[in-house]
This record gives sequence, structure tokens and C-alpha cells, in this order.
Amino acid sequence: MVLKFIDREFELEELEKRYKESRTHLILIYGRRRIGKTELVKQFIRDKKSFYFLARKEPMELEISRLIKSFNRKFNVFIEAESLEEFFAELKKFGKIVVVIDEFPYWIEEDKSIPSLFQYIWDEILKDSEVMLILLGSSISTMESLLSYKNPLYGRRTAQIKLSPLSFFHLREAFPKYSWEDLVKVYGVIDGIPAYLQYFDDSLMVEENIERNFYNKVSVLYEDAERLLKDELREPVTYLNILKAINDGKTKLTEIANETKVAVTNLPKYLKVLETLDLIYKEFPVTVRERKRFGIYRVKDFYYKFWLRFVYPYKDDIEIGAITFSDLQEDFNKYLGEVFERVCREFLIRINGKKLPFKFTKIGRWWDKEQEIDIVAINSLTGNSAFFEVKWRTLNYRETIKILKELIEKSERVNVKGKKFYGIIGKGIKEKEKLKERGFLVFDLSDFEWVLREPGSRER
Ligand SMILES: Nc1ncnc2c1ncn2[C@@H]1O[C@H](COP(=O)(O)OP(=O)(O)OP(=O)(O)O)[C@@H](O)[C@H]1O
Repeated sequence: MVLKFIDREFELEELEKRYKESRTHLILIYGRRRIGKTELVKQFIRDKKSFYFLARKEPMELEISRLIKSFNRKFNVFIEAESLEEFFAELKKFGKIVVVIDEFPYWIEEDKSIPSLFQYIWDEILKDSEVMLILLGSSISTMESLLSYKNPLYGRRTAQIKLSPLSFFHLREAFPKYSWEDLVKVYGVIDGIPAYLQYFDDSLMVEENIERNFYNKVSVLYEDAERLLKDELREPVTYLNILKAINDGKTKLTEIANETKVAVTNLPKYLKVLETLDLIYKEFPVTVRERKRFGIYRVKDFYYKFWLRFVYPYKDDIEIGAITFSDLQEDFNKYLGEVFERVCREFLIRINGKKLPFKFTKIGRWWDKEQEIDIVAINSLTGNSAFFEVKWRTLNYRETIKILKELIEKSERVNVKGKKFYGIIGKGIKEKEKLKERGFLVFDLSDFEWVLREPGSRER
């Protein structure tokens, strides 16, 4: 349903800034499939002299000939070139122009010497030109390897952009008819993955959208999670099992190995691949400085989390129409607690320095062997810290005080040196003013509107 372009202001500004300079640029843009790389570039080149080319996994000879034909057609010219070097030498004569090569990693897969060739093109042919060359890719590992110092293109790029999903607050722009509560549910199902916004319609109940898109064997969202793994990986089933194990709470190496029957010695290789696909990440307690030990694996986006928990285990039933989303409502409500935690983190980042008694420099979950705190925000310089409990329900005054007292006790275990503040964020909180008078930081969904009213509170 969503057809308008949302956010990406920061990325577009950065691209525009570079475009305005009279020099040559080499820019890498990468990120997970469906994240909106192509769309971002399309928005950028809309009003500019530009040439967009989508690479394929074909022999380079064919690719070069397709590239030149396509260029000639677009500009109604007749460039006769037999190699990329010749093509770029001709291109230089076109003055200021943006050239985009989408899925650039396909070319590297075809021909390992492509990065060296582009190094030569950059150093010898494009220098002193006004060509802005943008390389796009969804293979995060290949794109990141271009940034490594061992790569011929290292040091030549003038910018790199790793695209992230849209933030929770941008969902409001996509679905203006939905309440904040509805948006938390939407976020828990499709995250901020731009390609998935179009499948939700805010004139329907969220639950109805979920039903249509996930509990129907012909719909895209029902199968995209598996499709992406099949497209990218040679052993999709093993990867799927690993993702499922992590999503079910098996977060340590030995636990994942036991669950998936993958040898513990082989597992790091698979985990690394899932990390480079941006599907999992390692989480550390916020107070840990040395990011080696204590980490646990987690599935990164809510689309996969939702799919692994509410769709994948029920595939057989869905295939024959024997289950509906309403059968899983209770568990979904529990799941939303976890979603709301991340939403609250995004909320705190947006109000940082504005609605909090100090400005934090890092934020995250904290845990040790016995206890866990939903959100701890710390200023690394002063050691000032704020501890938050997050609750996906409406709380009255007594309940809130009880939770805050427990939070104060738990916080004794956290090693921070500055002033401590305590807070709670709930779906709804009664008698907020009375709690604030007692020095607590108290927020609920009704405070979220403030973020939209406040200009410049964009999350970065
Ligand atoms: N910022 C945005 N706001 C709204 N819709 C968007 C945005 N970015 C992308 N989309 C939509 O999401 C879909 C996927 O975007 P796009 O093709 O750019 O992603 P991609 O990262 O290039 O994907 P892939 O790697 O899977 O080819 C498109 O339908 C596009 O219109």
C-alpha cells in the first residue's frame, strides 16, 4: 500500500553534498536484501544526468557488451568500446554524470580481477573527471571486503553507506491511520524493512494484515524469509536451523550446536555468514568494554523473528489452511514485550539530551548470571546512568512503584560510578505526574507523539 518514499534524508544529503563537488567520486552503498538500496539511488539520480546498470551473474564479456548497448540506447550515442577501460574513457567525455552499477558483487564473483580493474579505471582514467561512480551490493561480505585495506579499491572510495532498516518512528509516516500500539505490532512483524511496507494496509486491522500476508501460502511475506536464504546460501536448511535455534533462545555456541547438530567447531563459520548477511548479531551487556566474552547471539530483524516463531513452525498447517493468526494471539502478545523493548530504546535515543536529566553515550540491555535489566543508558564520561524497566501493559501506581523498587535493587549489581536515575516505560502508566514528582523517569505511548513534533529528533 505504501508508495511514498520514506526517510533516507541523511543518506540523500550526503550524496548531494558530494555531487555538488567538482571532482570524481567512488561511493559504495550496501545492505541486506530488500533494504532499499536501489530505491535510494533512484531517488538521488532522478533529476541528474545518470546511467543505472543492473549487473547479472553472466560472463564479463557479455556484461560489458550489454552495458555499452544500454548506455548507447539511453543517451542515443554510439560508443564503440570493447572493455570497461575503453567505456569509462569515453564516459569521461560526458562531463558531470552519475554512474550506478547495482549488484556489483555479481561481477566480482564472475571475475576476481574486477576490483583491480576498477582501481586502474579510478586511478588512470577517471581522475580529473566529474564522474560519480556508485557501486551497490547486497552481499555485505563482498562489499565490506572492498573496504578492507587489502583490497585494491581500499582508500579510493569517497563515501560508504551501509543502509539500515527504517526506524520505528518512520512507520508513522507509512501508516498514518495506525495508533502507536498498532505500530508496535507492525514493527514486530515487518521491522522497518522498506520492501515489506507495501504489503500492509492501515485501513485494515493489523491482525488482518498479518493473517493475509503470513497465513496464506501464496503471499510474499510467507515465503520471503526462506527465499532470501535459498538465494544467498548453498545450505539454506542448515542456516534456517541455526536461525531457529537462536530465535528459540539458544544463544551460546554449545547450545546452538546441540540443537542443530552442527559440530561446534564448524558453527562459527555459519554464524559469521549469518552475521555478514545482517541476519544475526552478537549482543553484549551494555557495561562490557572488552567485546569478546559474554556475548550472546540474537536474530537481528523482527521480520525474521516473527517468521521463525509464528510462521515457520506452522508451515504444514498453513499450507492446508488449518491455522489462523488468531490461534497464536496470546503468544504474539508476549512477543510484543520484546518488540516494545527495542521501540523504547529508539524512543530514548530520540529524546536523549532533551527529555532526560543527562545525555547518554551508550544504551543497551544489561544482564549477569542472575538478573537482567531491560534498558541501561550510560554516559561513559561521567558514569551517570539511567535504568529502565519496559512493560507492554498498562500499570497502576502501586504496580509501578513495586517494579521500580525491584529495579533499584537490581541496579546495585551494575558497576557504574556516577549519579543513578530510575525509570519505567509502559504501554500506559497511570498517575505519571505523581511518579515524576518522586524523581522517576516515566513514559508511556502517549509520550511518543512528542518525538514527531520535535524537529531534529531523528535517530542516528
Ligand atoms: N525509503 C523507502 N520508502 C518507501 N519504500 C521504499 C523505500 N526504500 C525502498 N522502498 C521500496 O522497497 C522495495 C525494495 O527496494 P529496493 O529494490 O530498493 O531494495 P534493494 O535493497 O535494492 O533490494 P534487493 O537487494 O532485494 O534487490 C521497493 O518496492 C521500493 O519501492
